[in-house]
Amino acid sequence: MQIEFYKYQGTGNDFVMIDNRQEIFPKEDTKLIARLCDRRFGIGADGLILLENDPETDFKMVYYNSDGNQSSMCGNGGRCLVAFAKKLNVIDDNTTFIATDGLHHAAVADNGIVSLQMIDVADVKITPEYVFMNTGSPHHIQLVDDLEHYNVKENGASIRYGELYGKQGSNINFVKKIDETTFSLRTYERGVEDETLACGTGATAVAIAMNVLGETKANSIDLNVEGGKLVVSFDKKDGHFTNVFLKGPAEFVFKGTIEI
Ligand SMILES: N[C@@H](CCC[C@H](N)C(=O)O)C(=O)O
Repeated sequence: MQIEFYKYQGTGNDFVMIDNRQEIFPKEDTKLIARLCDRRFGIGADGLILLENDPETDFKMVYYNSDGNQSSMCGNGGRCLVAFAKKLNVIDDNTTFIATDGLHHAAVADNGIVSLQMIDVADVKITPEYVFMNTGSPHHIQLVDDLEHYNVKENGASIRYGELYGKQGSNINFVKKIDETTFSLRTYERGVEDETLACGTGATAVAIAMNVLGETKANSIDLNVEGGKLVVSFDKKDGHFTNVFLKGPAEFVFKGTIEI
């Protein structure tokens, strides 16, 4: 069978998008999803996302990591899916959709920048070495010296598979402060099992962590990721983070058909 796919990327975090409103895609076929995401034997991507019908919202997001397993929320994938929904004329410029972590509101600006509301965050674990929180996906955040030369893959894998996070694992973010409102980060992604060029839930977690640690007082934070720039903004009251928005580019790359 041939299926049509669309390739998108948001700050270099790239995704295979499939319109599954007719329920044609074999969603339980983990090996197939891993093959479609494979950069040598398939299309190549950090993840695969199905756009499906939802009775109460504009559409449903079903996200798989490049290892073929369905996973928790993907912030950049969510932003790219909004751009894809607009391309398919499923939505106009504003939308509400459902994902694994609940409802998301999003807006597409005239310049193609997609702003996505993320879940509220109240539980933040702070230790002298690291911060941990769930922003739709689990994130470990730690400040490091010399981020440019840091071995993200080796150190990320050792924390992800170490005793802290057990079988479930976590995404691992390494951070450097640039100035009062700007931070650089590099992320080891669970399910990709490598560094990716960007991670949206990771950027969100880093912005909140830097505020909680007192590294910034700002509530709109610029994040330099390997594949570009993201902005995270929020409201904070009594340690609760609400109106959390992840903003950045979400771009169509190419479309094609593939035999599955
Ligand atoms: N790239 C994503 C995160 C995707 C989920 C993650 N790999 C996991 O399984 O926890 C993002 O942009 O948030």
